[in-house]
Amino acid sequence: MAVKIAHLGPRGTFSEQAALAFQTWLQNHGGQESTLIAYPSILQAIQAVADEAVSLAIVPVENSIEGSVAVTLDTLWQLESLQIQQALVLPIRHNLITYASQPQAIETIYSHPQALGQCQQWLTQHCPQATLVPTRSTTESLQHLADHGTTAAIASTWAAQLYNLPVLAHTINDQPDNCTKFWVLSSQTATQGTHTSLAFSLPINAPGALLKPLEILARAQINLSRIESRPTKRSLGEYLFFLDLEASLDAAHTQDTLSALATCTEQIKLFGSYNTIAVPAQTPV
Ligand SMILES: O=C(O)C(=O)Cc1ccccc1
Repeated sequence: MAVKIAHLGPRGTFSEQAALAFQTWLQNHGGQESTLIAYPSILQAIQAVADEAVSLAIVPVENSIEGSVAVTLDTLWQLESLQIQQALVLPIRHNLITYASQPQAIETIYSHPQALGQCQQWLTQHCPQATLVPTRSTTESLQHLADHGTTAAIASTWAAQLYNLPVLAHTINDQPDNCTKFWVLSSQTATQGTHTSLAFSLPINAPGALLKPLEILARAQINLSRIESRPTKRSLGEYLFFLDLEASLDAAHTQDTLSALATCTEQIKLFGSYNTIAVPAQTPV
């Protein structure tokens, strides 16, 4: 039976590109068939897995220029039940899609906040007059394009092709090696892989409170590939810490280290162990 995979829509998003790459991977590793289902927001795509409307969701988690995707981290913490089955790293190329004949004629530019952030230097240089308007996805922004040429959107060349829209400027991202990491989430336990993600809150707000968990990881010789703080949302100045460890949950040494971590954290949530697939830069067919 085909598994259902949720992603941010409408069709043509970078999330759908990641989902298509994962669909091919599933087919090639065990012959699993899958169908992709587009949701209007990242939150709704994640919620669909928690509600068992789909088996998997593919969501962006971190970009090499803009950093973390807050809604993904926050929702993972709130929902408790979801696990990371796989990570995918996708090269991201942004394009200015518009009927305008020159960037100076554009009054309003729509896109996902990550895309606007990843192109801010280019936009400041070429469209300083334009108002930037955030949308829920890069392809939602295409619905705002007016054919008189005072509006523009930022999305992939694939999205421009899908909707038959003109690209005025190609590869406008400020860094050529712009990449986004996506996580494949499901409610199945994930215990094996090169990386393990977790988050914790601290029992007290006092000097050294964060040092203790970090010291445990350092003594265990477990390398961190990421540490990120997010507000607990309980009160100003209180944080959750999201960590990616270079360790697998199925190793006894990792389990021992996590038991030690539990003694100096308030709440700790494990999001699973997973491997990473590097998706080549190419337009899906
Ligand atoms: O809006 C999209 O296309 C997404 O999939 C979210 C996103 C936006 C910008 C870079 C990477 C992912």
